[in-house]
Amino acid sequence: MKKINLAISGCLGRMGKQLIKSSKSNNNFKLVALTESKPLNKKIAGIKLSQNTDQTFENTDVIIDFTVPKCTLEILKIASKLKKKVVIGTTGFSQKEENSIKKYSKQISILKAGNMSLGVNLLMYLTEIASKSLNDEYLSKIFEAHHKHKKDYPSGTALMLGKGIANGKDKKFYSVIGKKFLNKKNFPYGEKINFNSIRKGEVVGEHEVLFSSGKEIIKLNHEAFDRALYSDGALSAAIWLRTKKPGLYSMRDLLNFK
Ligand SMILES: NC(=O)C1=CN([C@@H]2O[C@H](COP(=O)(O)OP(=O)(O)OC[C@H]3O[C@@H](n4cnc5c(N)ncnc54)[C@H](O)[C@@H]3O)[C@@H](O)[C@H]2O)C=CC1
Ligand SMILES: O=C(O)C1=N[C@H](C(=O)O)C[C@H](O)C1
Repeated sequence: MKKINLAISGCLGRMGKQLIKSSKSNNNFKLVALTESKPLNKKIAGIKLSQNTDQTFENTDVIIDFTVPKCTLEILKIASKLKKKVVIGTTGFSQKEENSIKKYSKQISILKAGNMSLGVNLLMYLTEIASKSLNDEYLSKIFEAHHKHKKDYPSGTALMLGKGIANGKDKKFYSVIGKKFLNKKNFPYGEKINFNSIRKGEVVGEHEVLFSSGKEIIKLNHEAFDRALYSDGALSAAIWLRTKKPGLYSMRDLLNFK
C-alpha cells in the first residue's frame, strides 16, 4: 500500500520529537514536512523545518498536531482549504475553539483525542460503566499528575474521564464540572466533579477517578511511563483516518469501545 505522506507540527516539542522517532520506524509513513512556531535554519531526517503554510502541507496526506490550541486552529484553516486530514492531540481548547474544530470537521476528516493511548480510552469506557452502575449516593472526583512544563489544567485526559462520568449519568458534561484545584495535597468530593492537578518533575501522566459512598471508595487509575504510548496511538489514528470521510472522530471510534 502507498505510504502516507506525514507532516508533524511542533516537531521540536516533547511529542513532536517522539512522533518523528516513532514514524521513522513505521513503514506506513513517509515524513514529508516538519513545522515549528518560528523560522529555523535546521534540518531533521533530511527535512528542512518550516512554518505552517499552504506550501508546507501541499504534499501531505495527514498532519499530526501536538502543539498549542492557536497552532491547531492555524493548521485546520490550511488543512480545510487543501482538504488534508488532521490528527489532533493538542489539549487545552476553549469552548469557542472546540466549536471551530467541529465546524472544520464538516469539511475535512479530523481525529481528536485528549489522550491517544489504548489504556486511557479503555479507562474512560470503564468509568462510564462504573458511573452508570453506581447510584447518586456515590460522589466522584478526578486526580491527575503531569510534568512541571504542562500549562493546561485539568488535563485533556482528566476532562475525558469527567465526560465518562457524565455520560454514565446521561448528563451534559459542562453541567457537572465542579472545582479545578492545582497542586492541592487533598481535595474534596463535591455534588459536581472536582479536579485536582499536580505539576511536578517529569511525570509523563497519571490519572485517577474516585467514586465514594462514604462507606467505600472505588478507584480507577492509569499511569503512563513512555510517550511512545501516545505517538503509537496517533500514528494508528493517521492510518485509520485515511479512508474516513469528513467528520470529527475520537480514539473510541478507532478502538471500537462502544
Ligand atoms: N492526546 C495525547 O495523547 C497527548 C496530548 N498531549 C498534548 O500535546 C500538546 C503538546 O505537548 P508537548 O509536546 O509536551 O508540548 P511542548 O511544549 O513540548 O511542544 C509543543 C511544540 O509546539 C510548538 N509550536 C507552538 N506553536 C506552534 C506553531 N504555530 N507552529 C508550529 N509549532 C508550534 C512549540 O514550539 C513546541 O515545540 C499539549 O497540549 C499536550 O497536552 C501530549 C501528550 C499526549
Ligand atoms: O501534556 C502532556 O504531557 C499530556 N497531555 C495530555 C492531557 O492533557 O491529558 C495527555 C497525556 O496525559 C500527556
